[in-house]
Amino acid sequence: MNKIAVFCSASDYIDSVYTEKAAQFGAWMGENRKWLVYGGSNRGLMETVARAAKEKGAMIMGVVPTKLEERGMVSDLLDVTFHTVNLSDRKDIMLQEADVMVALPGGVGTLDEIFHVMAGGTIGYHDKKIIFYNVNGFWDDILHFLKGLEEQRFAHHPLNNYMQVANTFEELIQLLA
Ligand SMILES: Nc1ncnc2c1ncn2[C@@H]1O[C@H](COP(=O)(O)O)[C@@H](O)[C@H]1O
Repeated sequence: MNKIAVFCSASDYIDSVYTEKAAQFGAWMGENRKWLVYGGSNRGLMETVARAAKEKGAMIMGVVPTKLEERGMVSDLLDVTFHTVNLSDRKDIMLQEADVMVALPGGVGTLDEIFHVMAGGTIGYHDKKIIFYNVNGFWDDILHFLKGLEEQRFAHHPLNNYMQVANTFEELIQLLA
């Protein structure tokens, strides 16, 4: 898996535990000569993971919607830039370009990206998985909710067909191996 899409927070005001784990993951991507595919913003965990990855030698692909460009929120770390009209084509391009997707902690933007990938998988548009990197148990509530969907048969197939969970950095690396 050489191209890894990372979905994560664009907030600069979150706990440092998330920043540290994002930087550790970014550094691993660089050390292992991966491509980072992400939303290209210069904010929050997005900038943290990109900076750490670039410092260690990763190539950085940013998929940037016009609104971010208009607001001067584009990272200066990008080696390749895709310009998109909106968030929908941005998600399509990240999905198309990456071999696998990793969700670090994030807000509604990250949730939107996660469910775009999962929903596309469930009806057969692709067979790429999303890995929830469950730093600090951040995704526990969502994972519990998804389990409930299966138990109540709102999920048409086992959701593990479309997603994986890494509770530690070591588990994440194993899944990406
Ligand atoms: N306004 C946005 N700035 C940066 N990134 C965004 C924005 N809206 C959606 N995204 C994507 O979603 C996450 C970050 O959003 P959060 O709400 O902070 O989770 C990131 O992966 C972007 O690709």
